[in-house]
Amino acid sequence: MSMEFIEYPDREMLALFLASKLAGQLSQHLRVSDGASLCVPGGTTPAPVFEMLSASELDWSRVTVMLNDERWVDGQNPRSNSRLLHQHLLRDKAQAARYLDLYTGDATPEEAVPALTEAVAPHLPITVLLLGMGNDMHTASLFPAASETVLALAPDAPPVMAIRSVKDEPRLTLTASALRGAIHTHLLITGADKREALERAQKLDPTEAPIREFLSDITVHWAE
Ligand SMILES: O=C1O[C@H](COP(=O)(O)O)[C@@H](O)[C@H](O)[C@H]1O
Repeated sequence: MSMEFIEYPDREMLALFLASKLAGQLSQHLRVSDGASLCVPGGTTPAPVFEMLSASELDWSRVTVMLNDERWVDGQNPRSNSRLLHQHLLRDKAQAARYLDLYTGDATPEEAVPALTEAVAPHLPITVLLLGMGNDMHTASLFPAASETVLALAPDAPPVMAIRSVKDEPRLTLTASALRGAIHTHLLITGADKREALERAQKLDPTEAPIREFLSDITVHWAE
């Protein structure tokens, strides 16, 4: 397992360095390919990285941006990951990117799965994958000990799945089969609790600690 762990003096330095790393990897890929895909988390952590990244000079018109996962709420809802992206990433220079919205407006995430399976497929393997992680060691919408997680971790899982076994709203997630093959993979975490959770995850099975599934060939970016 090759996991690089980078500790930053503060969150601002982290955002600066990580945004420049992600932009560099996208640009490098665009030198040899017509397009690139960038897959990012929602939640409370990534906004500062998104803001830095949105100002990066690169040919955003050839980049497709998508989320790791989405909560099944409309784009105006404060819980929407898409809303976070529109506010902090899909602006400035990154406004030119193509956005593949996982929230289709269907009444349920299950109804959206066939169309999203087709829409996501041309963007695999993901060029640059940024993952987040909750204190409970979930990543994307793959939650510990959830009934769907075993299915979503299977090598032959479809690339997207509806998730029901969470306390809040239903969700739509990219599965391990889509996330695992990324060309470049990064994990963004902040705070002592998440660092400790990551250490715990390394000793557990991915069904108990879903982030564990992605801890090979990954760069972890951490600041207090
Ligand atoms: O629910 C979610 O949580 C994780 C972690 O979020 P954070 O608030 O602890 O940063 C996030 O990676 C995922 O995309 C999101 O849907």
